Amino acid sequence: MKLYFIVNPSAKNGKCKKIWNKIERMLQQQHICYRVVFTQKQGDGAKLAQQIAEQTNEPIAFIAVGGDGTIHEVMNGVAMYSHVTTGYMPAGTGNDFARGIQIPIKWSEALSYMLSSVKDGHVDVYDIGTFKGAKQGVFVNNVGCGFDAHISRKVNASKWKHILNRLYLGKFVYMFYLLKGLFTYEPTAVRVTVDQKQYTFSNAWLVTVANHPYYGGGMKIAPFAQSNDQQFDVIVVNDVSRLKLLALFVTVFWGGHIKMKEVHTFRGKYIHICSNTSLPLHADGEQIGEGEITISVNKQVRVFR
Ligand SMILES: Nc1ncnc2c1ncn2[C@@H]1O[C@H](COP(=O)(O)OP(=O)(O)OP(=O)(O)O)[C@@H](O)[C@H]1O
Repeated sequence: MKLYFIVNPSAKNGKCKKIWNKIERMLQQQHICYRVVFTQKQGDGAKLAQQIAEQTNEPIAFIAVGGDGTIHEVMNGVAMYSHVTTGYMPAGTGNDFARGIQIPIKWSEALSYMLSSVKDGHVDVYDIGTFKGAKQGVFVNNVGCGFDAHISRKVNASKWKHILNRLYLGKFVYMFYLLKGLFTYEPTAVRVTVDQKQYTFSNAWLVTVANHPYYGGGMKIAPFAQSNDQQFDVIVVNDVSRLKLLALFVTVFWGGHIKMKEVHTFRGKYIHICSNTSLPLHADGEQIGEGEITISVNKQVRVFR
């Protein structure tokens, strides 16, 4: 099986390039035969992976090296090809996909794990979802509407982000917009349809559709979600005071928020979310525009585990 690494050198504020150099040394020491391609800008992960997959019908292994945005892109490039199996080396900021497929978060441990999975052909099936809205594609972790998408949009548009990222202080930009959003974001009425049942929320802060428990770098937003049950968990935070929302952002680290009366959970295969206002949206932390969105369980893909 041909082994390709698709590396996003900019992930983890540029540290991924250094991690890759170490990975490469280990691959060479172990005489592993591989090819590597580097992404140069947003969108390259999908394009490069698809171009390589289209060149052959022979089995190929792609290992995405980077963060959740990188595996999101690679999966968008190759999810439709049955001769492709995908793996992941966590070298980004959040790395929730690694938690989702239960592989080590530390890159050196993840490398040994991935290499033995590729060698032994240890493959599992994994649900992925399709989203259709202002943009369309597939996601591996979650799709979010509302407050969280608003914060990540603000962070990405911030001129401070690149400066502070270079100083390894990127988290402060996120904290700043999170706190600002807690006091300024206006919750909105949303209608959520889960497998033909309709629910209305008058003051929704966020709606998250999750394929596995983890979100935002280890928060357990959907503690009971399973990535191979052909269903998604839907979490709605509605009618919560700003102070309690702050508490929610603490309890979510161990999944305790689920007990709050303001947190509503559902499970289903087909989810439609709409609002009278333009809800900001993200898929796996990548901006996918705003407005209404339809999400469905797409199919199962093969991943190295
Ligand atoms: N060479 C590049 N230069 C700048 N951006 C890139 C490059 N290659 C890919 N990208 C974009 O970088 C973004 C962030 O990548 P990724 O999500 O993998 O890292 P991260 O944000 O550090 O990690 P995480 O999403 O796990 O928090 C993605 O939107 C991706 O499209």
